[in-house]
Amino acid sequence: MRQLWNSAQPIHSLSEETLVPFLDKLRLGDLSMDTLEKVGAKINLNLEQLILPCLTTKDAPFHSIKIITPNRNQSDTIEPDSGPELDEYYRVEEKNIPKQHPWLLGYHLAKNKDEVIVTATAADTLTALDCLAVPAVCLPSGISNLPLATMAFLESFRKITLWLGHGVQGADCARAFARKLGEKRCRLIRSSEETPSALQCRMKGKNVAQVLKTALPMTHKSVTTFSSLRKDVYAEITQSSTVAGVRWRRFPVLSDLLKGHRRGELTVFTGPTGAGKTTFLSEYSLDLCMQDVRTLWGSFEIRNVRLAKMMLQQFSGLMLESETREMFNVVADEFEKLPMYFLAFHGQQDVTSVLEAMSYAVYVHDISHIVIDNLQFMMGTSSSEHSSMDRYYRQDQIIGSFRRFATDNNVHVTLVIHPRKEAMDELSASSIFGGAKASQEADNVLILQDKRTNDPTCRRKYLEVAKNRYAGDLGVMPLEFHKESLSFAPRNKRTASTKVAAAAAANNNNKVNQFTSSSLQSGRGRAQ
Ligand SMILES: Nc1ncnc2c1ncn2[C@@H]1O[C@H](COP(=O)(O)OP(=O)(O)OP(=O)(O)O)[C@@H](O)[C@H]1O
Repeated sequence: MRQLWNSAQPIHSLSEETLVPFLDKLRLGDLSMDTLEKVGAKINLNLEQLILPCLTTKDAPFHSIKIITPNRNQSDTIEPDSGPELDEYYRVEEKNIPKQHPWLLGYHLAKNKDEVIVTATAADTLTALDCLAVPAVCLPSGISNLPLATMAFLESFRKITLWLGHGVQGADCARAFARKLGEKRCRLIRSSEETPSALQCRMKGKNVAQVLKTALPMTHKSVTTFSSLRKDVYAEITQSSTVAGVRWRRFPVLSDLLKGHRRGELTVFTGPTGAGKTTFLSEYSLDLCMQDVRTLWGSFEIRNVRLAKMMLQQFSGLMLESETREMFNVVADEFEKLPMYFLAFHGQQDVTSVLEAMSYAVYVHDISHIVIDNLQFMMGTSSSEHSSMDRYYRQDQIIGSFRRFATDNNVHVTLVIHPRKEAMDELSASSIFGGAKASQEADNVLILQDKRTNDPTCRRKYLEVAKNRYAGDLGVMPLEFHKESLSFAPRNKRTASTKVAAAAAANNNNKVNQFTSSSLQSGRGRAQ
């Protein structure tokens, strides 16, 4: 970082003729020199980098920088907010050095002020600083998460305007961040076509100060009106693919049926004992996590070490027992970068402690998907004095609390519930243990079917979508189990991370041949 910084040139040392065409390439041609000087920017013309230090005070040493460059790697472009006409803008890349840090770009200008605008990109912060009297800062990890250490910097502001852009996803994150920061002091500029991010507003010729005035207080969570729903309704209509959520890469049939994995929903998952529920859910959640869906796993039945080992195998597609230590390290280094967290519970647990740990993880790690395997571990030990009615009532209460948790925290909860003992060979939504509450409360009901075939040594497994509140489509996804990689995905979708494959290649490990060319093309979607 220091080397990059020292080899860059200060803004004042460059002529306007040099500077303006360079800034134009970054879509920042309108920026004033004054703003660039204020943030302490430097430029490396050879590397085409605009370098921005994350300062806490004007003259203090800094520990991180943000770099804006023209993006030569199209797959890393930020997803457009709206309108193909702005595609050009996204051929710009922003990165952090170091990659993870808590510092806010622009903080030294906002410190001691009453009010601040929070943006998700450095370009938006620069634009806001250029156009507005209110100071602006840029989050270290964009909309991905809001680290606790960053929240400490935002503690002193009485009024915080969250202007994160990034469409529906950005609005969801802004609501989650506002809950953490205290809704009372937060206002939201809801990303839409009329009010995208600060930079896009400027590029569209909008008056950025006027857009700031459209910021609305975060409404009370129990009271709403159509006017506050209006933009969300419009987004549902116009941005259906974003609203539909994250699609599974390994399970295209599931994606086609459910349309995607959305925040705020409850999925109830069932299947016969030993059918492979945990194995399937491990891969189902891993697939999403590899696309940056921040995941918390509550495995009460199998130990976290075993679960993580299974995930590692599914992640790499390799049977790690027969691999070298070096290969384990390559895979583990990549796996460690995933936003995957585990609840350290095992065996019977009190539901209140589980919900408390879930709240903590949502707050601290910005979790958006929680897998609970399985609900029976919160029911207490079964004893003869508990009638089945008591147990049904208890289960309904627990399901109700997970349902509320998913809605209130805008988190997707996938909850495993065992079927009734007397359930037949083919299960249905009514075979789920307990009353009808589970299937009523769930947005999705997924059943791992394990059917006998004429050949007694062979069983046919498939995943049945028995309820689908969002899209309504019901159907089945055949499952093809691959023992080495513990994968249920179709052969051509059993993918390894691009980085694992590349690192393995660099290690000159002969197992690299196991990674097919298709797996090389399908690593993680968005960079962390
Ligand atoms: N389709 C399959 N074919 C053969 N073995 C499988 C298949 N799916 C999973 N397994 C293996 O069966 C064992 C049990 O799988 P898993 O723990 O995922 O089942 P489960 O349904 O979660 O079990 P439980 O009902 O006890 O919670 C594991 O060793 C797993 O590797």
